[in-house]
Amino acid sequence: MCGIVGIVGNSAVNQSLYDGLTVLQHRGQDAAGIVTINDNMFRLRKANGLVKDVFHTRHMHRLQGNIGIGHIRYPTAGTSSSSEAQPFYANSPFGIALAHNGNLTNFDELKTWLFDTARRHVNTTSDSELLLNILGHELAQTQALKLTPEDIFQAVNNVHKRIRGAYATVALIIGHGMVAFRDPNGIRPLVFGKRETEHGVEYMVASESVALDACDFEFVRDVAPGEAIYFTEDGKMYSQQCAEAPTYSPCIFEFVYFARPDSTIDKMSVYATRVEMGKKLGEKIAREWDDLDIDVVIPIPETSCDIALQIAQQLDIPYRQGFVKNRYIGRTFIMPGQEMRKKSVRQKLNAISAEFKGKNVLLVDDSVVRGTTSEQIIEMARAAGAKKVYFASAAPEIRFPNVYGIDMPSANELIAHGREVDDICQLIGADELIFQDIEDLVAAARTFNPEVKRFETSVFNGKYITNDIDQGYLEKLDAARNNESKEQTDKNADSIIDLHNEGA
Ligand SMILES: O=P(O)(O)OC[C@H]1O[C@H](OP(=O)(O)OP(=O)(O)O)[C@H](O)[C@@H]1O
Ligand SMILES: NC(=O)CC[C@H](N)C(=O)O
Ligand SMILES: [Mg+2]
Repeated sequence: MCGIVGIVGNSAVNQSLYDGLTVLQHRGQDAAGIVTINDNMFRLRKANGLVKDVFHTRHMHRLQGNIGIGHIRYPTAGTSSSSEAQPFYANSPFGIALAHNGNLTNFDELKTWLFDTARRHVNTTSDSELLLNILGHELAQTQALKLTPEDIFQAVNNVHKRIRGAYATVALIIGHGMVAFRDPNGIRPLVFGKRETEHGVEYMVASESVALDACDFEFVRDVAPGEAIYFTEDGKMYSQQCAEAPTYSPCIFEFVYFARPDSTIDKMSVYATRVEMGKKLGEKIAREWDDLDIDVVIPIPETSCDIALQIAQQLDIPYRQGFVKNRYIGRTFIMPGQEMRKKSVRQKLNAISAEFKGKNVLLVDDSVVRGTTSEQIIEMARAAGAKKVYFASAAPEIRFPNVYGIDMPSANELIAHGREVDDICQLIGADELIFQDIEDLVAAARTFNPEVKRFETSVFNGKYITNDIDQGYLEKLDAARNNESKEQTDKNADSIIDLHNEGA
């Protein structure tokens, strides 16, 4: 998952973009970047690392201008090289910079078409650079020297026709302004807000509403699936539906894990959804495990805390924070390699023995993906003296790869792939294991917005809503991005000719 922000303001936007990216850091820890426009010139800083490490004072000084976009990256295509950090830049037409959250599924076809037919070259293996060039190609179709809002909406309409997959996107066009759009299924989130200043209104778009809060922008609404919003440099706003058959199908995993609890996505509060997930899982535990003697409910920090508290209340059993989280270690699931993820669990979490000694504990996590966390945490609970260790996952079994912006490319790396609950229970070393039902997970989110009829749930049921994913595609993806090949590609990534030099 990545995070994107964009601001059209009346004064310097660099600090607000930085602040917005900082509160979206949970969506990607690999790279960060900001582009602003000053005197019709792009100003860029991007590099691998966390927001706080990428932008030093000298870079902030460089990022002059009242309009800009930013990105934090969690790679799902290409390599982790700094040359694939975003935003990306293309010089034609006008000069465009683009930031993207999501993943395109017709990458190969697009790359061939772009070079052979549109005569545009991309210099990296990033799908986002393809998206930028396709937007550029479509914007170039009108020969006008100044693009009208209609020209921009027509270009986005054509982009929707060419590309498939998930994309929440924000782009700057020199001499014009900022355009933001969301794929026709609305898989990835995108919101916009405004703030009144003495010099007029300012606009901000962001992956999550928390970024608006942090920058003092008032939430206006979600960008609709398929919709494009165009903000001119001088503060006018235009919006239009640019897709032929848009349908709301937001990614359910945003609610399970990715998004911050204080965000609201498509009118559904992430926090309230997690509490509801806890309620439903608590009911299932009460139904199916009425003979189990649980002494205490313990969350696996951090994402599962709200869920576990609700389960404890539901079961009328004490809730205890038996694991202490090291606040200086980031999220482990979105780390780039399995070795690093494995090591980080121990560095990140430590047990308080008193909460485990001689007790039957129920450990709660939001999800079990590769099993990296659950396996080690159960071992830690036993080492701390637990009598029995029961384990509950607030998401169902994750059995299928993700192709829409979550880096789970390989079915074989998923602990639940091809396995039933008993086998998984044995593998992670629990005494008993229970998963949320998919119907309950969907119902938990829909409680807060029944208008959303469908969610993107492919990791649980293998149904890919863009209808373009077959076994052949998944096999190719697996071969290209499983742990081993990713390590290899990343090792070679430094030798990529970097046109966008990281600089100092
Ligand atoms: O089965 P796995 O492959 O281990 O993945 C699942 C775990 O990873 C995530 O935690 P993470 O440490 O990334 O972040 P958090 O602190 O927000 O819970 C998630 O919350 C689970 O705990
Ligand atoms: N997680 C994401 O949204 C990734 C965006 C893009 N596919 C990349 O790899 O850079
Ligand atoms: Mg976790």
